[in-house]
Amino acid sequence: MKILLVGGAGYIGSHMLKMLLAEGHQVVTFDNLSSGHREAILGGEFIQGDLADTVSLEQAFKQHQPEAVMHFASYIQVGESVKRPDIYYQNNVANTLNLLNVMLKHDVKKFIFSSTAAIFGEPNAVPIDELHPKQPVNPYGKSKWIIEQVLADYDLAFGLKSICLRYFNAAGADPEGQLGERHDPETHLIPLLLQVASGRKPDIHVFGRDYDTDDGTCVRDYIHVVDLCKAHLLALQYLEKQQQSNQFNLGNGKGFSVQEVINTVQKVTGKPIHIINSARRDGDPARLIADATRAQRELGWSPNLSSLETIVQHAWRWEQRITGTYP
Ligand SMILES: NC(=O)c1ccc[n+]([C@@H]2O[C@H](COP(=O)([O-])OP(=O)(O)OC[C@H]3O[C@@H](n4cnc5c(N)ncnc54)[C@H](O)[C@@H]3O)[C@@H](O)[C@H]2O)c1
Ligand SMILES: O=c1ccn([C@@H]2O[C@H](COP(=O)(O)OP(=O)(O)O[C@H]3O[C@H](CO)[C@H](O)[C@H](O)[C@H]3O)[C@@H](O)[C@H]2O)c(=O)[nH]1
Repeated sequence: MKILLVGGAGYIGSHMLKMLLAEGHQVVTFDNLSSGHREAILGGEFIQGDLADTVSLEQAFKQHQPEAVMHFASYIQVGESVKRPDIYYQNNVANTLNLLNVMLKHDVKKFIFSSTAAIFGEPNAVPIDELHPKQPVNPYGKSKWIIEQVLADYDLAFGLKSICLRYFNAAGADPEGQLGERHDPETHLIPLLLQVASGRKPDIHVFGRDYDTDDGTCVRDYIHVVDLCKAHLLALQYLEKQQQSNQFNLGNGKGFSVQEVINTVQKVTGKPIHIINSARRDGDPARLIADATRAQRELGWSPNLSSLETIVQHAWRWEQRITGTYP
């Protein structure tokens, strides 16, 4: 298939590109490199363009005539979204509308959207299935939930078929060591811990030890980036065969506390991690765990790299590569 991969220079998008190329798809990456990296684009064609620029988007559709679009481009930091809702709604909502409207103009009606567990807000109970109420508590989560609702309306009105994939905590790196997470600033727990292990950072702040969990630290469902990308391939097949829209929660269904992640990082790297106990971070739910039964049943998806140790090993190899310390 010919696929337009929007945000393909970023962390998850670049792993997706590698997998799509390996599966024999033709891929055009569209990315403004605001947080992505040119060298993470391992093949296919590349257009450096911004979703705000409809002329450049139009040109991409005219020239390449994609059959489907995968949309990874957005701003992703929860805390920043609270301080700058303007730029979050602009990039995650308005710019996504640009993309959808250009798709309609070119009669492209298959869309895969990177959504998030943040649409559920503070969960009523875990594990969280697709029917759990959507009550996002920050502009980041709200921006994604707005687009999910737009997509439902675009299906009804225009027959645009979409799959919303709600990732829990994306983690890990390319098992072959070519790609990994490289956000600037980095805010995610596992890469930050590995920066401490490699000596790039002196310590890690643990945000809260007074949560109602076994050891008092927050529990998250860490899902390997390669397993997430596999779900996208299955979602493409689903759109082709079923020709209907759907939404899937993607996680391992198993939660690890911040302290358990720290212990695993110490075990995998053999390095001590200096901890500073800090106050809770605003808007962090105590527990986020996915119920991915629907993805298993309807997409035939099951994660293969679900062990936290494997996730940390792959991310550690990447940290060693970028710091030039990989043996
Ligand atoms: N990383 C996670 O744990 C996680 C969890 C849930 C959902 N998601 C979603 O997955 C998607 C990918 O996340 P990521 O961690 O790879 O982020 P990322 O920042 O690494 O990648 C986003 C990419 O989009 C590009 N981009 C942003 N705005 C753009 C614009 N206006 N025009 C063109 N390109 C633009 C950036 O340059 C970057 O390459 C995001 O939509 C995010 O909300 C991520
Ligand atoms: O320096 C740090 C960084 C994180 N944490 C803790 O580690 C856990 C994981 O935090 P991350 O920042 O790695 O991930 P989040 O759970 O906050 O958020 C991620 O998953 C969400 C969905 O669950 C959203 O999609 C969001 O974009 C994505 O970054 C949280 O309890 C957080 O408080 C720390 O203690 N110290």
